[in-house]
Amino acid sequence: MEMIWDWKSIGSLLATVIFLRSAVNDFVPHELRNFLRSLFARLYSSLRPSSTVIIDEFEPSGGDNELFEASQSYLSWRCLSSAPVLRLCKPRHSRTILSSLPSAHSATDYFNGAQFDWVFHSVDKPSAANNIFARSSSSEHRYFDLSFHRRYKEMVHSHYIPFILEEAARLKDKSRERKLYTNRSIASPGELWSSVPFHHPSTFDTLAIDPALSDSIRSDLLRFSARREYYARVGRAWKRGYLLHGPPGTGKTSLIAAIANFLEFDVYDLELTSVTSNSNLRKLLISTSSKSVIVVEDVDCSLDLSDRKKFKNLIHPGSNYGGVDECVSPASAASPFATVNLSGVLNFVDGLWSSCVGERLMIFTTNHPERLDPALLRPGRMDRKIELSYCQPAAFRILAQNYLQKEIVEGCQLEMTEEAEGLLKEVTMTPAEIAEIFMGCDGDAADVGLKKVVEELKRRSRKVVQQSSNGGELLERGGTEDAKVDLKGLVEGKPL
Ligand SMILES: Nc1ncnc2c1ncn2[C@@H]1O[C@H](COP(=O)(O)OP(=O)(O)OP(=O)(O)O)[C@@H](O)[C@H]1O
Repeated sequence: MEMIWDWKSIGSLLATVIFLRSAVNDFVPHELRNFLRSLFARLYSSLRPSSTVIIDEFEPSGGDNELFEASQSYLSWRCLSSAPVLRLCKPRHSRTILSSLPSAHSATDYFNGAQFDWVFHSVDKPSAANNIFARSSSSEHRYFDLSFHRRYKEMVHSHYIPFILEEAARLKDKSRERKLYTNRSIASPGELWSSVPFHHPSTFDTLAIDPALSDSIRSDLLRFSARREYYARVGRAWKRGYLLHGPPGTGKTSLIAAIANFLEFDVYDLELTSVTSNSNLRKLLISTSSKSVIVVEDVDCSLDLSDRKKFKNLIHPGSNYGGVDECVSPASAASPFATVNLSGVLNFVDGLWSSCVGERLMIFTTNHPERLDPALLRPGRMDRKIELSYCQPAAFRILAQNYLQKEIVEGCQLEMTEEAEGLLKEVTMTPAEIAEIFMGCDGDAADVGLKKVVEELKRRSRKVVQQSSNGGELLERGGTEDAKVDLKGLVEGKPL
């Protein structure tokens, strides 16, 4: 019998459905209806071959959903190359181009032989007060649909999702772009730091310092960065202070860059004379991020952080190392408007840290350690005092190998290399001075570079002999008489 559908029969069918629906609502108990509903849902999902997981941008309480962020970076790396439509963006100052899915577009991923289909959605949020996403400031509700065959449900929860989280964390570590923050050229008064990407090529491999010192600094840094629980357990802020001291051109700045590259930390270059009050100093420090190195270069020249007792009656300011970058007097070098003082600096080194979560390394540099107040140098503030001195034979070998060719330095020119190393035991030359000579003689001219360094060392050696035969002091090592200023106590790890 042929069934004929006309408007009349459709109308009576609808009327029957409405009647049955209201009859069920009126006569079937609420519990039974719920039971039937879940029975139908289960039946429907067992007939459907695929399952879907929804990953929202925010968790119901309004906080960020880390899985959403992880999914974004995972997809960006893993399967967006297969997506038919892509959205690309390069954030300002970033080297990386970020790719993402436009709304309602999909990408496919394969994991352990299973296929996973990802669809990104971005829909306008309803403004209803009971909207669970209302706490987030965005006006969009963004989420991923992850669909897969239902037989992979277990795999998704126990393997695929953990894999996405792990990969995203790995990618984050890899792509973390270090920044150099400075308060030297603040663009607007509201801005505390201006930042640029940090690309300094110095590493522990390029640094010409005593290999034992290099190893000990590296292991100290690794130990420090792995001790989050330890610092929490003993109730100390997770920070460490280094004082780098030595003559100009011995690699203090290069060491800071090598440390930042080694730890993959951002660098905050703090110019104390641009800070107008102790409370501004505190604000600046509170606004630094974790995993950062906060640097105060030439601290003795920035402000009067001098040893209050020692300098009370000392007329001759002097220098331990001599050198060219003399600052007449620490106090007079400070800006007339600067009101940051020693107590502000000490408070910032001690006090602020408790309000910051995450590890921070604080590095002060100076050519005049004897000018600093012992309070600043005590362990707990400056945990390590590292002296970078004139080029020693072992450091010379590293420098020569880096700038010239290893085969030349340790091969046909070994004799000249050893001659230079022998001379460096008697006279001084900074790594910067030697590097400058090498810079002009790289490649084939390596032997010329070595020859020039040997000649310069011999010239200095003759000068020393001449001076001592004239009855003068041996001035070359240390540069000036002030080299005799007592530095005992400034050995590593001990306060002055
Ligand atoms: N130990 C070193 N290893 C490798 N290169 C070095 C070393 N010391 C100095 N140099 C070279 O000399 C240049 C100046 O060094 P750097 O700025 O690190 O010295 P500094 O001790 O910080 O000097 P200053 O006290 O004048 O700031 C660097 O660009 C680097 O090329």
